[in-house]
Amino acid sequence: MPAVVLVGPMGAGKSTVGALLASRLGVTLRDTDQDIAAAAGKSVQDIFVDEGEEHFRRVEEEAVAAALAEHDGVVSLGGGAVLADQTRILLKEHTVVYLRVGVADAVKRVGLGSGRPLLLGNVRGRIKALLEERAPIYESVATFVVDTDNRSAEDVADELVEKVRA
Ligand SMILES: Nc1ncnc2c1ncn2[C@@H]1O[C@H](COP(=O)(O)OP(=O)(O)OP(=O)(O)O)[C@@H](O)[C@H]1O
Ligand SMILES: O=C(O)C1=C[C@@H](O)[C@@H](O)[C@H](O)C1
Ligand SMILES: [Mg+2]
Repeated sequence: MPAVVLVGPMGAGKSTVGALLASRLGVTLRDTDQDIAAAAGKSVQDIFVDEGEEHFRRVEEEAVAAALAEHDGVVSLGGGAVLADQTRILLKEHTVVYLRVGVADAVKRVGLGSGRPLLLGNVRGRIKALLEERAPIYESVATFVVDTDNRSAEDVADELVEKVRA
Protein backbone atom coordinates (compact mmCIF):
# COMPACT_ATOMS: atom_id res chain seq x y z
CA MET A 1 0.00 0.00 0.00
CA PRO A 2 1.38 3.49 -0.79
CA ALA A 3 2.73 5.54 2.12
CA VAL A 4 0.91 8.53 0.70
CA VAL A 5 -1.11 9.49 -2.38
CA LEU A 6 -0.95 13.06 -3.72
CA VAL A 7 -3.94 14.66 -5.45
CA GLY A 8 -4.63 18.20 -6.65
CA PRO A 9 -4.86 20.26 -9.81
CA MET A 10 -2.25 20.92 -12.45
CA GLY A 11 0.50 23.05 -10.98
CA ALA A 12 -0.19 21.93 -7.40
CA GLY A 13 3.22 20.26 -7.42
CA LYS A 14 2.17 16.60 -7.21
CA SER A 15 5.10 15.42 -9.33
CA THR A 16 7.66 17.86 -7.91
CA VAL A 17 6.68 17.56 -4.24
CA GLY A 18 6.10 13.83 -4.75
CA ALA A 19 9.71 13.32 -5.84
CA LEU A 20 11.07 15.35 -2.89
CA LEU A 21 8.80 13.58 -0.41
CA ALA A 22 9.74 10.15 -1.74
CA SER A 23 13.44 10.85 -1.41
CA ARG A 24 12.96 12.15 2.15
CA LEU A 25 11.00 9.03 3.10
CA GLY A 26 13.55 6.77 1.39
CA VAL A 27 10.99 5.37 -1.06
CA THR A 28 10.25 5.92 -4.74
CA LEU A 29 7.65 8.02 -6.53
CA ARG A 30 5.15 6.51 -8.93
CA ASP A 31 3.40 9.12 -11.08
CA THR A 32 0.34 7.81 -12.93
CA ASP A 33 0.71 10.35 -15.78
CA GLN A 34 4.20 8.96 -16.36
CA ASP A 35 2.95 5.36 -16.22
CA ILE A 36 0.28 6.12 -18.84
CA ALA A 37 2.73 7.95 -21.12
CA ALA A 38 5.30 5.15 -20.82
CA ALA A 39 2.74 2.44 -21.61
CA ALA A 40 1.38 4.38 -24.61
CA GLY A 41 4.83 5.37 -25.87
CA LYS A 42 3.70 9.01 -26.15
CA SER A 43 2.98 12.03 -23.99
CA VAL A 44 -0.29 12.60 -22.13
CA GLN A 45 -0.79 15.60 -24.40
CA ASP A 46 -0.50 13.41 -27.51
CA ILE A 47 -2.91 10.82 -26.06
CA PHE A 48 -5.49 13.59 -25.58
CA VAL A 49 -4.98 14.77 -29.17
CA ASP A 50 -4.90 11.31 -30.81
CA GLU A 51 -7.35 9.28 -28.72
CA GLY A 52 -9.35 11.91 -26.82
CA GLU A 53 -10.02 12.63 -23.15
CA GLU A 54 -12.55 9.81 -22.68
CA HIS A 55 -9.99 7.23 -23.73
CA PHE A 56 -7.38 8.84 -21.46
CA ARG A 57 -9.76 8.69 -18.49
CA ARG A 58 -10.41 4.96 -19.02
CA VAL A 59 -6.69 4.22 -19.19
CA GLU A 60 -6.08 6.50 -16.21
CA GLU A 61 -8.60 4.64 -14.04
CA GLU A 62 -6.71 1.39 -14.67
CA ALA A 63 -3.30 3.00 -14.15
CA VAL A 64 -4.41 4.45 -10.81
CA ALA A 65 -5.83 1.13 -9.61
CA ALA A 66 -2.57 -0.61 -10.54
CA ALA A 67 -0.39 2.01 -8.84
CA LEU A 68 -2.47 1.92 -5.64
CA ALA A 69 -2.33 -1.89 -5.56
CA GLU A 70 1.34 -2.28 -6.44
CA HIS A 71 3.34 0.67 -5.13
CA ASP A 72 4.63 1.03 -1.59
CA GLY A 73 6.10 4.51 -1.84
CA VAL A 74 4.58 7.84 -2.88
CA VAL A 75 1.93 7.85 -5.64
CA SER A 76 1.07 11.07 -7.44
CA LEU A 77 -2.13 11.09 -9.48
CA GLY A 78 -2.99 13.12 -12.57
CA GLY A 79 -5.04 16.23 -11.85
CA GLY A 80 -8.30 14.72 -13.14
CA ALA A 81 -7.91 11.20 -11.74
CA VAL A 82 -10.34 11.90 -8.88
CA LEU A 83 -13.15 12.41 -11.41
CA ALA A 84 -13.51 8.62 -11.67
CA ASP A 85 -15.99 7.07 -9.20
CA GLN A 86 -13.87 3.94 -8.85
CA THR A 87 -10.77 5.98 -8.00
CA ARG A 88 -12.58 7.92 -5.28
CA ILE A 89 -13.77 4.63 -3.78
CA LEU A 90 -10.24 3.15 -3.84
CA LEU A 91 -8.81 6.28 -2.22
CA LYS A 92 -10.92 5.73 0.90
CA GLU A 93 -8.38 3.06 1.95
CA HIS A 94 -5.35 5.39 1.64
CA THR A 95 -3.62 8.38 3.19
CA VAL A 96 -4.40 11.06 0.63
CA VAL A 97 -2.92 14.56 0.58
CA TYR A 98 -4.63 17.31 -1.38
CA LEU A 99 -2.02 19.84 -2.49
CA ARG A 100 -4.03 23.03 -2.75
CA VAL A 101 -3.03 25.87 -5.06
CA GLY A 102 -4.76 29.12 -5.99
CA VAL A 103 -5.26 30.42 -9.52
CA ALA A 104 -2.34 32.86 -9.51
CA ASP A 105 0.30 30.35 -8.38
CA ALA A 106 -1.10 27.57 -10.58
CA VAL A 107 -0.88 29.81 -13.66
CA LYS A 108 2.67 30.85 -12.78
CA ARG A 109 3.73 27.25 -12.29
CA VAL A 110 2.22 25.72 -15.42
CA GLY A 111 3.21 28.73 -17.52
CA LEU A 112 0.99 30.76 -19.74
CA GLY A 113 2.25 28.82 -22.77
CA SER A 114 1.34 25.49 -21.15
CA GLY A 115 1.09 22.47 -23.41
CA ARG A 116 -1.38 20.82 -21.01
CA PRO A 117 -4.31 19.83 -23.20
CA LEU A 118 -7.13 20.96 -20.92
CA LEU A 119 -5.64 24.45 -20.66
CA LEU A 120 -5.20 25.24 -24.33
CA GLY A 121 -6.47 28.63 -25.47
CA ASN A 122 -7.11 30.26 -22.11
CA VAL A 123 -4.77 29.03 -19.39
CA ARG A 124 -5.95 31.38 -16.62
CA GLY A 125 -9.67 30.92 -17.33
CA ARG A 126 -9.43 27.14 -17.66
CA ILE A 127 -7.38 26.80 -14.46
CA LYS A 128 -9.86 28.98 -12.55
CA ALA A 129 -12.80 26.87 -13.76
CA LEU A 130 -11.03 23.56 -13.03
CA LEU A 131 -10.03 24.69 -9.53
CA GLU A 132 -13.59 25.73 -8.72
CA GLU A 133 -15.16 22.57 -10.15
CA ARG A 134 -12.74 20.18 -8.56
CA ALA A 135 -11.89 21.69 -5.15
CA PRO A 136 -14.86 19.93 -3.47
CA ILE A 137 -13.85 16.62 -5.04
CA TYR A 138 -10.22 16.91 -3.88
CA GLU A 139 -11.45 17.86 -0.40
CA SER A 140 -13.79 14.88 -0.29
CA VAL A 141 -10.97 12.36 -0.83
CA ALA A 142 -8.31 14.11 1.28
CA THR A 143 -6.97 12.90 4.60
CA PHE A 144 -4.94 16.16 4.84
CA VAL A 145 -5.00 19.40 2.89
CA VAL A 146 -1.72 21.24 2.45
CA ASP A 147 -1.60 24.78 1.06
CA THR A 148 1.18 25.39 -1.44
CA ASP A 149 0.69 29.05 -2.41
CA ASN A 150 3.79 31.21 -1.92
CA ARG A 151 5.79 28.22 -0.70
CA SER A 152 8.67 26.33 -2.23
CA ALA A 153 8.24 22.67 -3.14
CA GLU A 154 10.92 21.87 -0.50
CA ASP A 155 8.91 23.62 2.20
CA VAL A 156 5.74 21.74 1.22
CA ALA A 157 7.65 18.43 1.22
CA ASP A 158 9.00 19.18 4.74
CA GLU A 159 5.46 19.68 6.06
CA LEU A 160 4.32 16.47 4.39
CA VAL A 161 7.13 14.40 5.91
CA GLU A 162 6.00 15.51 9.36
CA LYS A 163 2.33 14.83 8.64
CA VAL A 164 2.93 11.41 7.12
CA ARG A 165 5.25 10.31 9.95
CA ALA A 166 2.95 11.60 12.69
N1 LIG B 1 5.58 24.82 -4.28
C1 LIG B 1 6.07 25.17 -5.47
N2 LIG B 1 6.60 26.39 -5.63
C2 LIG B 1 7.06 26.78 -6.83
N3 LIG B 1 7.04 26.05 -7.95
C3 LIG B 1 6.54 24.83 -7.85
C4 LIG B 1 6.02 24.31 -6.61
N4 LIG B 1 5.56 23.07 -6.84
C5 LIG B 1 5.78 22.83 -8.15
N5 LIG B 1 6.38 23.87 -8.75
C6 LIG B 1 6.72 24.01 -10.17
O1 LIG B 1 5.49 24.06 -10.86
C7 LIG B 1 5.54 23.31 -12.07
C8 LIG B 1 4.40 22.29 -12.05
O2 LIG B 1 4.62 21.36 -10.98
P1 LIG B 1 4.26 19.81 -11.12
O3 LIG B 1 4.57 19.34 -12.51
O4 LIG B 1 4.92 19.12 -9.97
O5 LIG B 1 2.69 19.87 -10.92
P2 LIG B 1 1.65 18.69 -10.98
O6 LIG B 1 0.76 18.90 -9.81
O7 LIG B 1 2.37 17.39 -11.07
O8 LIG B 1 0.86 19.00 -12.32
P3 LIG B 1 0.16 17.98 -13.39
O9 LIG B 1 -1.20 17.64 -12.82
O10 LIG B 1 0.01 18.79 -14.64
O11 LIG B 1 1.05 16.79 -13.56
C9 LIG B 1 6.93 22.69 -12.13
O12 LIG B 1 7.72 23.50 -12.99
C10 LIG B 1 7.45 22.79 -10.71
O13 LIG B 1 8.84 22.96 -10.65
O1 LIG C 1 -6.26 18.03 -14.56
C1 LIG C 1 -6.35 17.20 -15.50
O2 LIG C 1 -7.44 16.81 -15.94
C2 LIG C 1 -5.11 16.64 -16.06
C3 LIG C 1 -3.94 16.77 -15.33
C4 LIG C 1 -2.66 16.15 -15.74
O3 LIG C 1 -2.04 15.57 -14.59
C5 LIG C 1 -2.85 15.10 -16.83
O4 LIG C 1 -3.37 13.89 -16.30
C6 LIG C 1 -3.77 15.60 -17.92
O5 LIG C 1 -3.15 16.73 -18.51
C7 LIG C 1 -5.14 15.98 -17.37
MG1 LIG D 1 2.36 15.85 -12.45
